[in-house]
Amino acid sequence: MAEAIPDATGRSRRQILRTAVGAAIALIIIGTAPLYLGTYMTNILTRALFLAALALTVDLVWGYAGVLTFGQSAFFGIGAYACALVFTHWGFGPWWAIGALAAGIAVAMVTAWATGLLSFYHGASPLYSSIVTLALPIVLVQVIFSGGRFTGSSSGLSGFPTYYWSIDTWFWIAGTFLVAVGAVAWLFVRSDYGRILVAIRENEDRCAYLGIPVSRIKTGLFVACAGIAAVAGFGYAAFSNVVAPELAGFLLGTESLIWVALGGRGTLIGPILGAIGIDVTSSYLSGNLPFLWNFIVGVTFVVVIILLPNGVASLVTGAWRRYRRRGSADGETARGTGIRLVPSAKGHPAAAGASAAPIRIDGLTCRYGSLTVLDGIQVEGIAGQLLSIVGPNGAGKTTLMRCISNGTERTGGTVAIAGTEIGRSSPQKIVGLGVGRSFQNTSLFDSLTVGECLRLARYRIDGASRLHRSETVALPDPALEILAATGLDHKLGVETRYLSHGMKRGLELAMVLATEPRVLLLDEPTAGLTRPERVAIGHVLTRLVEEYDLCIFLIEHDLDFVREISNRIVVLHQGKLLLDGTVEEVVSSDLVKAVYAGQELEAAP
Ligand SMILES: Nc1ncnc2c1ncn2[C@@H]1O[C@H](COP(=O)(O)OP(=O)(O)OP(=O)(O)O)[C@@H](O)[C@H]1O
Repeated sequence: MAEAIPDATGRSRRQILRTAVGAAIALIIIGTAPLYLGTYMTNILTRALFLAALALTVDLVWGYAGVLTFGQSAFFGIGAYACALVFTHWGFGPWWAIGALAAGIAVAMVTAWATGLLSFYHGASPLYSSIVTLALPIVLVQVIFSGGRFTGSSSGLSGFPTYYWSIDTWFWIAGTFLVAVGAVAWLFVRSDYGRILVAIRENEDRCAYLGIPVSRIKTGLFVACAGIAAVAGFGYAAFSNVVAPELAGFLLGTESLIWVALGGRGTLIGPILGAIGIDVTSSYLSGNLPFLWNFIVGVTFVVVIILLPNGVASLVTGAWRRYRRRGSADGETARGTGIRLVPSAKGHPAAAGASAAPIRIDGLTCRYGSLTVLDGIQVEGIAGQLLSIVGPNGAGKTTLMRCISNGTERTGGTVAIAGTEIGRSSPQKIVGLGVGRSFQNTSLFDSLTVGECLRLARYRIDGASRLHRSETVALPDPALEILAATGLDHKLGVETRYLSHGMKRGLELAMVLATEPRVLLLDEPTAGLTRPERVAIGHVLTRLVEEYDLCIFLIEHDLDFVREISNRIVVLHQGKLLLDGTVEEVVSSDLVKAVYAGQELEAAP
C-alpha cells in the first residue's frame, strides 16, 4: 500500500512535459504539411481543423461528461457571426478583431451559462438538457433569420474585410489552435477533474451523494467549451470570409455528434479523426456524388456503430489499454496503481463539536399523489448509537432514507442535521451537513479504479486539480480500516467492475466514510454478502459507533444481525412509526411479531 511513488508535483511536471512534447511534434507535422499537401487540400483541411476543435468540445461535453448536446453549433455560430457582424458593420483592424473575438466568446459563454442553469439544475433529467440544447440552435437561427440586412438573414454575410493571409498561414493558425485545444483537453481529462467528468457520466446520483456539485461542474464545463467553440467559429469565419445560418444550426450540431460517435466518444483523437475524416471526404465526394454522399455517410455511420460501438479510435485505445493491462488477471490498470493512501490529518470529526442531536426528524410525511408512504415520523438519532430501522417490505424504510438525504423528497415535517434544518437542499448540500448514504443496490463507477473512487469521495473536503491527477488520497481512519479489512487497499488499481460483490459493498462504505459523515445511512449493507463478510461488516459498524461516535441509521432485513449490533430499533409499518425502543423491547413485542407474521394490527393481541 505504501510503496514509494514519485511525488505529485514531479508527476504533474512530467505529464505537462509529455503533453508539450506531443504538441511540439503535432506542430512540426502541421508546419510542414502544406509542403506536401496541395493548395486545394490545405484549404479543405484548414476548414476541417476549425470544425475538429468544435468536435473536441462536443466530445468533452458528451463523451466525457455524458451530456448529449445538440447545441454546440450555436456557440460556433455566435463566434462566427461576432466576426462577420463586427467586420461588416463596425470596422476592421487588430483592435476590432480582438474586440469581436472577446464579444463572441463572452456572448457564447453567457448563453451557455444560461442554458446550463436551465438544463442542469438538481433533479433535471438528462433528456431535459438534450431538449434545451436542441432548442438553442433553432432559436439562434430564427434570430439570424429575423435580423434582415444586419445579419444577412438566410443568405448570411460574405465579402467582409478580413485577413487575406496565404492559405498556408491560415492552415498553421487553425492547426496551432487545434493542437493548443487538444493539449489543454489532454491535461484536463487526465486530471482529477477528468475523472470527475467520467464519474458524472457513469453515475450522477452517486456523485451528488458524495457531495460533488454536479450541476456546477457541468455548467462550468459547458461554459468553457462554449468559449472554445466560439473561438473556432470566429477563426472559421475570418478564414472563409462567409457566414451563414447553417453555422449556428441544428444540422451542424447533429453532424458534430456524428463525427464524435464515428471517431470515438470519450477519446480525444476520436472527434478529431471523425471531424477531419468526414469533412474532407465530403468535400471531395459531395460535389461528384451529391445524392449518394449522404447515403454513404449514413451507411458508414450504421456500420461503424454496429461493429465499433466506441468509434474508430477504439481500435487504437482498446489495443493500448490491453497492452497496459497485460499480465493483470483482475483488471488492474496503470491509472490507480500509483495512488497512495494516507491517514487524514483530521482523523474523523464525526459528531465532534456538535452540541445538537446529529439528526432530528419531526413530523416527517411523504406522499406520492394519494399514496401516503410516510406519516408523521418522529425520530432523534444520537451520536454513538446504531439505530436499526426494520419493518416489512413497503413499510417506507428506504423512503425515510431518501427524505433524510434529499430535501426535495418529503412532503411535510422537518429534518435537522446537527441543529441545521435541511429545508429543500440537494443531496450534495446535505452531504456537506454531515450525512453519508449507501444505497440498497451498490452504487459505484464501473470504469474507475478503487483508488480513483476514493479520490472522488474526497472531492468535497480536499478539492480537485484541473491539471494533474493527485496520487495521495487522505482518508479518515474508519475508511482505512474498511479498506484493510476487505483487502481493497491492495486493489487500488483495479476497476470496480472487476470486484466481487462483497468488495463493492466495502468500497461503497469506505467512500461514504471518506466524506467524514456524522450521520451514516446504510440501506441493507449486508445484502448478498457471505456469513464471514456480514460478520466483518458488523464489527466495523460497531467500531464506528463505539470509537468514532457516529450516528448510524441501518435498514436491515436480517433480524439476527440487527439484534447483534443495534443499540436501538425503530419499527415502521405502512408508513407509520410502530415502535421505537431497545433491542429487548422490540424483540419481545407481540405487536412486532404480528406485523412480521402479516397479521392485521387490529387482530394482534
Ligand atoms: N417514487 C415513488 N412513487 C410512488 N410510490 C413509491 C415511490 N417510491 C416508493 N413508493 C412506494 O412507497 C412504499 C414504500 O417504499 P419503500 O421502498 O420505502 O419501502 P421499504 O420499506 O424500503 O421496502 P423494502 O424493504 O422492500 O425495500 C412502497 O409501497 C412503494 O411502492
